[in-house]
Amino acid sequence: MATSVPISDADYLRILIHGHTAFELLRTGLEFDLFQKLEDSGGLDVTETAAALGVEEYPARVLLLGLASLLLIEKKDGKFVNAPIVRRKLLKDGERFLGPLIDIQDKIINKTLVDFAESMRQSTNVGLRHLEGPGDTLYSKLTATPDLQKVFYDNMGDASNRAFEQFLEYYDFSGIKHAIDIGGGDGTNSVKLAERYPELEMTVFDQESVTRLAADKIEDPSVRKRVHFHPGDMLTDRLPEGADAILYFHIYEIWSLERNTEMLRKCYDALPEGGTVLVYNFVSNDEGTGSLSGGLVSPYFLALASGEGMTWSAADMEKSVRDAGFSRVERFADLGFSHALVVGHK
Ligand SMILES: C[S@@+](CC[C@H](N)C(=O)[O-])C[C@H]1O[C@@H](n2cnc3c(N)ncnc32)[C@H](O)[C@@H]1O
Repeated sequence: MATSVPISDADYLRILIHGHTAFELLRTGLEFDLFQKLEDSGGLDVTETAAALGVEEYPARVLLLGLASLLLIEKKDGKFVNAPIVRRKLLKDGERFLGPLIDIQDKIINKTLVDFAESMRQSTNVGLRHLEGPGDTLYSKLTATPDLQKVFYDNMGDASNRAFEQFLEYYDFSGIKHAIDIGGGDGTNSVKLAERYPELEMTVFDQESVTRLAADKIEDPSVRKRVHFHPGDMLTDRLPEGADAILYFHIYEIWSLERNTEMLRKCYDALPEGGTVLVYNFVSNDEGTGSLSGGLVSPYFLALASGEGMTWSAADMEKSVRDAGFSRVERFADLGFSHALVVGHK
């Protein structure tokens, strides 16, 4: 259950200004497994913390002071213990462990966002210069660095998992025979759909090195038979034929509105009469004032991922689907996790 922390507007601003330090305090606490050690022991003082972390008392005291000032730990009967939010989100067996998100911020995003202002001036992803590899998007660069690619997909899988569970409960797929999952990533979503619908065929369309990653993961032989992989470039290659539905999940946020409309037109052309496109994405509100997570993730798309995307709104998604030619369009907004689903019927 969510709890709130008392914080003045001056302290809120202070955390933003010292954001880098606040992030490093939190990440270092995780690196030293401090939160788990506090939990397992029922609380530690400075001397015990130093021994548990294998460091001297002075640095242990710096870390404990910082984390306590950020209200992530608190002192009870002379010992430091975890605050409720740490138990929920910073312990591996907590309600929702945020380790993969902290990892991608640390290893991929933070060092590139120093180029946010320059990316604004040039209206492109200048931050990409910090990464090795081919191409002009984060996705193609990651193909050259498997360790970073894993960090990316660990977070992507984790983030889309919960949003996908919600989609599965919400949308009935039983009328669909074969769906293409454009930018289907490591295949997590396609596999789950194939498990839920035993007749359904799925085709994951993604970059070659990514589809390889996905193919390796399927264990169930019936699912393995029905989940196909089609390596290709969604921007330049033709879509595979023969499907009656196309999933466009967490792809809309990557590209510009114009490019999305163009790609959805390609989906329209690849579908038979009566076919369906499903655009499912994290969205901002139509006023452009939130959510907080939408506001915080959008600079990543400008400065790094593609140089042209952001957390667009459900209204933007609906307009693109209509402009692509779909005659009947349904919008399901206000879903959980700030997601919206727009369904276009040909
Ligand atoms: C944000 S992830 C979305 C993954 C998945 N659809 C989900 O909802 O979890 C974007 C995916 O698009 C793929 N992608 C990006 N650019 C691509 C391109 N030009 N051609 C094919 N796939 C691409 C990436 O490899 C990545 O797997």
